[in-house]
Amino acid sequence: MSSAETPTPRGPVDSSRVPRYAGPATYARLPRLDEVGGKTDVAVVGVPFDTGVSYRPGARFGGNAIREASRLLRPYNPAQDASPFALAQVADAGDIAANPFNINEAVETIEAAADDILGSGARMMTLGGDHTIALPLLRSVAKKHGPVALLHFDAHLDTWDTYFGAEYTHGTPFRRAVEEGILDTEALSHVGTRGPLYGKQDLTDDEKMGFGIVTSADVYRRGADEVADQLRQRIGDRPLYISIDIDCLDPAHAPGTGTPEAGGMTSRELLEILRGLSSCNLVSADVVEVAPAYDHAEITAVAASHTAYELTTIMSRQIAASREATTA
Ligand SMILES: N=C(N)NCCCC(=O)O
Ligand SMILES: [Zn+2]
Ligand SMILES: [Zn+2]
Repeated sequence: MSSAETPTPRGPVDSSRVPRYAGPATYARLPRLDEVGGKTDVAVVGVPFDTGVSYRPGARFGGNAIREASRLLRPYNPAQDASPFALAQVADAGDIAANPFNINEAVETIEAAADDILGSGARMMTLGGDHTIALPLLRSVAKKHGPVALLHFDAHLDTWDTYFGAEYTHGTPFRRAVEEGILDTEALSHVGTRGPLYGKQDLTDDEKMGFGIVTSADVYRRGADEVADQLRQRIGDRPLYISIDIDCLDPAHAPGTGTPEAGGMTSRELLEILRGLSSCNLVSADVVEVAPAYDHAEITAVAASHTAYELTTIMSRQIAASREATTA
């Protein structure tokens, strides 16, 4: 598309004219999808689903908590020197209505909805929901791009086999994804891993699937820049999916989550690692496991809203750069 045909993106509500706390919350006060003619470059999508959790429920309310906490985001991101909502159209596409009483049906619904969104040419910035939802999202992404590189920020491996005989849970999405061949096993990384496991075999199994691990202690010892450099080298120019379980952060930085583990990353470390990945080919991403009932003063929801902001900034920069490359 030539630049003459590219419409100017419609940005957030102007907070110097309409107080930021007024009106219903969309992500970052961006327009709804229907307000931009049903077409967008990046679709922010909620998935209010938490039937897959093994401990505290409540992540079904995460997406809306992140939207509420995102009212204070501003349009220019100095850390990536970009105005993400001016470089590309970013819009709030509302929620996917997933059946809370039938996990298998919910997984199908989420995949079909993602097919529609990705089929329209948009990249997805999904707000969970529990981590179960990463599987149908990855299935849909792989239909479009083939097996993708995965960067998984989490206290947990989420490569366990089954819980109570159930295949689709928040502790199992990435084992299913590897089994289904939808991940590029040359470029799989967990970041922020820590805490007790069921046995050493968990790590052996995970390694066999192809995952490399950067623990939260590694991040602390080596620092965000070095970790980002190493991840960037592993990912190269492969299509990349980033899945961020907010429990990758220490409970001090993210108390509002279902399976908290001590000794996690700071929100500063997470944001800095993401900024270090700004040149990666990020095709879609999710931020999951925000459970507002356990949150205090929106600590977790604010961290999640800023996390999604860095991710949408990476996507918008790339959309703008590839547009420029095709019109040059
Ligand atoms: N994906 C998250 N947040 N947690 C997985 C924990 C699974 C377990 O209870 O062993
Ligand atoms: Zn987790
Ligand atoms: Zn997880």
